[in-house]
Amino acid sequence: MTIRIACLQLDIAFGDPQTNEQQAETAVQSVANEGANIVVLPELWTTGYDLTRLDEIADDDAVRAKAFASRLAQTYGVHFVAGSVAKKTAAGVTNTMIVADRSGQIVSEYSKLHLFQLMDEHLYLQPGNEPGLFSLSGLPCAGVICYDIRFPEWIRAHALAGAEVLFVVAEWPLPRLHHWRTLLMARAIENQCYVVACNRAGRDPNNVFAGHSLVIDPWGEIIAEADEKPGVLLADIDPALVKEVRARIPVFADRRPRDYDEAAKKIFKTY
Ligand SMILES: NC(=O)CCC(=O)C(=O)O
Repeated sequence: MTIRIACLQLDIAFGDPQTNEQQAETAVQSVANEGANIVVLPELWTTGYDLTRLDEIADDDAVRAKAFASRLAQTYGVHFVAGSVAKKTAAGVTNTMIVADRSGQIVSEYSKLHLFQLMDEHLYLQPGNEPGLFSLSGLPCAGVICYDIRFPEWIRAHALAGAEVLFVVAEWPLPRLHHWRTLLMARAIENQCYVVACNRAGRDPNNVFAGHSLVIDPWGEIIAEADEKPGVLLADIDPALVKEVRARIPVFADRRPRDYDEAAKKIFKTY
């Protein structure tokens, strides 16, 4: 059975949650009409990287984002990987991904673990410390945020826990488009999972963004790729392919974690 994915590659209005909510709702409605089963938004899609104004525009406990995700999921009958938002908590602001299933229930709130210093995240945000696992109609999924894809051990941990589809929400700048495409393909190949990556388009005062949202199958083949402009990327995925690829090259069964540990001990002894 195939599942239709829609990545909403929006050009985000800087520091303007209301405008962003309006354009997101219009886009969700339109892809629902095209038969989308799972809809994905980019990273920090309500505020963009307007980090100096987070006091004013971050979402208290992500209440507003969760209500939005839940309402749209129910109204349009889609599972909704509703990107990430700046979430205000007692311990500071986090960059948090919200996922609602099509009944409107919030099934995941993952806060970005690796903060990206090149875009000043470490000055304004707090890292999360929980995994990004969730399930949509029985399909085991994981969600991570942008810079997280540079940390293969973090993605591997989610694959080892059973994730078959990895959702990546991002604001990835154009100068590193080559890294974006290569890292996403590597994560799909090494973990033998689907990778669904939704980037933003457009520019903000500091960056031009790459777009190029991607859907990659567990064999590492790109099955759909957007260009740099704002738009919607639609792709049909077949979860049965994950089991097929994992059976053909049994990477998970062939892992040697005890040997890795022993070798690591030896290395630390030497140096
Ligand atoms: N928003 C981000 O985490 C950007 C990460 C990035 O650009 C990178 O090169 O890594």
